[in-house]
Amino acid sequence: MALEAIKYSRGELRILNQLLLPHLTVYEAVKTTDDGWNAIKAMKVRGAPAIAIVGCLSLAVEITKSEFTSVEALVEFTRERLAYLVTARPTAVNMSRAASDIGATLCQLVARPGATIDSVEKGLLEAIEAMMAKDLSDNKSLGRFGAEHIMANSQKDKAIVLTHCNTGSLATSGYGTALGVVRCLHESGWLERVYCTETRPYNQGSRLTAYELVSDAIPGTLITDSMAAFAMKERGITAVVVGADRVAGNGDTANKVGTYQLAVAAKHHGIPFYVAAPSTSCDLTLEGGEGIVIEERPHAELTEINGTRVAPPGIDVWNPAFDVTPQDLITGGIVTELGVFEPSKLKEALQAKEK
Ligand SMILES: CSC[C@H]1O[C@H](OP(=O)(O)O)[C@H](O)[C@@H]1O
Repeated sequence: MALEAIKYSRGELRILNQLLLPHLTVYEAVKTTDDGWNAIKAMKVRGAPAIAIVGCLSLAVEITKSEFTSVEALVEFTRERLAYLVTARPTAVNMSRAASDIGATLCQLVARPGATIDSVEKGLLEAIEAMMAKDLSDNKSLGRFGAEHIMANSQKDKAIVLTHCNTGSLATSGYGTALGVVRCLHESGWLERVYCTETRPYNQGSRLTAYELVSDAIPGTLITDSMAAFAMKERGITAVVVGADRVAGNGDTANKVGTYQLAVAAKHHGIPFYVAAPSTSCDLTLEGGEGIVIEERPHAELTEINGTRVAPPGIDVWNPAFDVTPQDLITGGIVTELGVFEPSKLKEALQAKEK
């Protein structure tokens, strides 16, 4: 595994500042939910699962360091802080899902006969830590399901994969989602090469995915976003595998901006297009992708590079951090820790899991 994005022990949380990678490896302390919110907003830590993990663990750290005068004060604090953390980056579902799960656990803890501040606090910390640990343990099976599906549906004995953004240890603090599929292909001897797009404007691909590939000695080639369709035409790509920030009930998927055009190009070239996402990134409350809020980020992310202005003052900017790929373009399937599903079958499969 390339790098540990998040280091946690009860009462202490440190995050790897991904804005400084690959040049500097700097861990920063997160002591409060305000620190957590700011780190997520600034994208010091990013990636749907990692956002939820840092957000929730920042709450656990702040609770550990705080004194509460009553159970009601602890409940009010927890609910208000969870609602605040969800506002940092609205597109990925993981933080809002985790907030709702923690809220439900809190209700159960308070309802227990003889509940005290200590018993509720202890139960809350244990639940948050268990939830965050579980979220990391599923990814290996996701990687395996994806790798096996790609090989079972390919005429080639080795895969050449194209991926977008960063979906590895730095996005999940685990094996990775789309990059977990790549890791499993590589470990199984089934990977010829992976092409990673630089993923403007934050450059998750050139700064983070390339870093993970080099660290793990996985054969990778960096391309610009604008080269992707030509690579599909010229470089024998056998599958496109990307991550997800929020998958709607019909399989429409919000992911890093640029994903939609990769899906269109893959369709044109007859290349299977996969979305790799844990079930915690799926939002069955949404019928389709039109309901997904797309975060828009600061103009400076486009007009400046490393603090140097590259675009003339006065030019307008549109900087959506994500786009939505309609389910009919996800031709390979949606890879989860439960298996690979056609988009239309996803909701049924996940509801069966919840029973
Ligand atoms: C495994 S989640 C990775 C997901 O998150 C990325 O967005 P960001 O770097 O802005 O948090 C991108 O959409 C990835 O697919």
